Amino acid sequence: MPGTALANTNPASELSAAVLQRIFLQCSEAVLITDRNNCIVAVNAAFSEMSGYPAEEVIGGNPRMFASGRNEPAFYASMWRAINEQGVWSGEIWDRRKDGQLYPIWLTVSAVTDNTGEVSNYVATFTDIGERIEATQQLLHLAYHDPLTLLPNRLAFESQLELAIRSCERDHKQVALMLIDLDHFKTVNDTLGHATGDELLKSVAIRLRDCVRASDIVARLGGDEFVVVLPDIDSAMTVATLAGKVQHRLADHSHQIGVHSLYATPSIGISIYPGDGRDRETLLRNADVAMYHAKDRGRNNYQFYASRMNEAAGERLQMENALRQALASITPEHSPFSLHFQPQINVADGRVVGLEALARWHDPVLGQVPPDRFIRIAEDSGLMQPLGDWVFWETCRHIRRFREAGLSGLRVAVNISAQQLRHEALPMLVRGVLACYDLTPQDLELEITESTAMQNPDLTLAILNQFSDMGIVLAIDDFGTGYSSLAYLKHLPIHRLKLDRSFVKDIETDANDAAICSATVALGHNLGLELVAEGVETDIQREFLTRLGCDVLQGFFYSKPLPADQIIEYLRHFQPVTP
Ligand SMILES: Nc1nc2c(ncn2[C@@H]2O[C@H](COP(=O)(O)O[C@H]3[C@@H](O)[C@H](n4cnc5c(=O)[nH]c(N)nc54)O[C@@H]3COP(=O)(O)O)[C@@H](O)[C@H]2O)c(=O)[nH]1
Repeated sequence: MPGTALANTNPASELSAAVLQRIFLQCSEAVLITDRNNCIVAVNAAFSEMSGYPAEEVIGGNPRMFASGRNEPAFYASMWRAINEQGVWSGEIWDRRKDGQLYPIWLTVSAVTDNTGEVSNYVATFTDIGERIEATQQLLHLAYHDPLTLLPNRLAFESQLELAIRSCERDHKQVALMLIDLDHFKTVNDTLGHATGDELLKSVAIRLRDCVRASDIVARLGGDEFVVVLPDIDSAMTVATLAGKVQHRLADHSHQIGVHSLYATPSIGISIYPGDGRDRETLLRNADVAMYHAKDRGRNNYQFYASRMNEAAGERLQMENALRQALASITPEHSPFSLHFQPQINVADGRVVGLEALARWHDPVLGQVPPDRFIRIAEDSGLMQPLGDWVFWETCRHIRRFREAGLSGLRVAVNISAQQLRHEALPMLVRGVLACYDLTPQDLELEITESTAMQNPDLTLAILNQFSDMGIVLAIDDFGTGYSSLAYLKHLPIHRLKLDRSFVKDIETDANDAAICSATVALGHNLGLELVAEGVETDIQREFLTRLGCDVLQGFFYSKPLPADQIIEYLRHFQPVTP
C-alpha cells in the first residue's frame, strides 16, 4: 500500500502540516473541505479553476451554492443518507460554475471522524466529466446512427422496433413496418458516382422524415433501404395512406443534386404486427417479401404482406434460376429464346412500314413464359444485358433474312431496357452488329419506355444522341404511363411516340381515354414527332385513331406478333388497308 511505504520511510507523524497543505493545494483533483456543519473551510486551486470561484468567495459558505437545480431534493437526501450511514458516497452530479454554466462532475464525499468517532469534517473530491460524457455520447450516437443521413441505423431500428412491439403487445395494439427500397438506385451510383448517390440518399432521408410524425421511427438499414415504423396504428387504411404519401413525396418532384435532377421512386413492402409476425425478424422478413412483390409489380408502388407471397417469392427464384440457365445454354444452333414480329401499318397508304421484334422464351419445365414476366426478372437480376444483346443479334440476323426473302423497306424496332441503357458501350455494340449483317442504321428502330427515359437523364441523353447521330429512329414506348417530364423529353432526340395500349383499349367507351389519345397526338405532332398507336384490336379503334391523326397503327387487328417464318408469309400476302 502506498500509505505503508510512505509510513516506512517517512512516518506519518513526521508529515508536517506544511507538506499536507502542499499536497492538498497541488492535488490535480478539485478538493473541498467542510466542517461538521457543512460549512466550507478549505478549497484547493483545482477547485477554483474548475468552478471559477476563488477560495475567499466560498469559504464560510455552504456547498449548496453550487447546486445546478438539475438534481432533485430526493437525490441529495439519498446522498447524505449514504454519507452518514457508510461514511462515503460517489456518483455523477451536476454543478453550476460561477459564470452560471452547468457541468457534470464525478463527486466523492467522505465523512472524516475525530478521535472520539464523531464527524469532524466532510471532504469532497471531484473531477469534471463533461468531456468524457460528450465523448461517450458521440460514441453512442455513432453506434446508433447512420453517419450519412443522420437517421437511426439498423441497430437503433431493431431496438426501437422491439420496444414498439413490446408496448403494443401490452396494450393490444398494432405496429406497422414499412420497408422502402429506392428503384434503380444502383444506376445513379454506377453512372453518376457515389458522391451523387450519397446526396440523393440524404435528400430522400429528409423527405421521408418530413412525411411522418415525430413519434414514428425512420431509419436507414443500409444502401438504399429505409424503414419506417408506425407504432400504434388504428387500421391498415392509415398505413396505406401514409405509404401513398411517402411514394408521392419521394417521386412527385425531382431531387436537385448538383447539376442533376434525379427522380427517386420507392418500392414499399408493409407488414403489420401482430398479424404478419409477432417478432422483429418475422416482421422484417415479411416486409421484405412484400417489398419484392412491389418491385415485381412494376416498382413505384406499395404492397401489404400476404402469406401467399412467400410462395410467389419461391416461384420467382425458380424462374430466375431457369432464366440464368437458359441464357447460359444459348449456342449458335440452339436457343430457348426466339423472336416474334408484329407489323406496324402506315395509316396514309395502309402498307406495312415496320415490325416490332418481341422476345419469347420457352422453358422445358415452366413452359412458355410471358415476356412481361421474364423481362422484369431479367431486369431485376442483372440478366437483361445478355438477353438484350441476344435480341439485337437475332433481330439483325432476321432483318438480313427478310431482305434475302425479298422483303424490303421494313424497319424493325427493338425494345431497349433500362439496364442496357446504362452501358456506354451500347452504341458500339449496335454499330458492330449492324456491320456484321451488312445493315444500315435506317434498318433499325430502338424503343425505350417513358420510365426508362426518365431514369438516368444525362447518360440516356448522351447514348440516345449517339444513336440519333448514327441515323437510327428512336421511339418512346408506352407513352402516357410513366412519370415523365415533358421539359426533359423534349430534349431527347426522339422521332416517335408510341401511345400506350391501355389508352387505346377503351377509346370508344371512355371519354377520358379518348381525350388522352387526342391530346397525345396533338402534343406529339406539335413536337414534330410521329404518332404510333399500340394495341389496336378493332376496326372502330382503327377508325377512331385514324381520325385523331395517328400516323402508324399496331395491334391484333392487323396481326398478333408472329414467328419469323409466319411474318414472312404474312407480309407476302398482306393487302394494304386504306382508311
Ligand atoms: N426490353 C425488352 N422488352 C421486351 C422484349 N420483348 C418483349 N418485351 C416487352 O415485354 C412486354 C410484353 O411483350 P409481349 O407480351 O410481347 O406483348 C407485346 C404485344 O404482344 C402486345 N400487343 C400488341 N398488340 C396488342 C393488342 O392489340 N392487344 C393486346 N392485348 N396486346 C397487344 O403488346 C406488347 C408490345 O408492347 P410494346 O413493347 O410496349 O410495344 C412488352 O412491354 C414488351 O415491350 C425485348 O426483347 N426486350
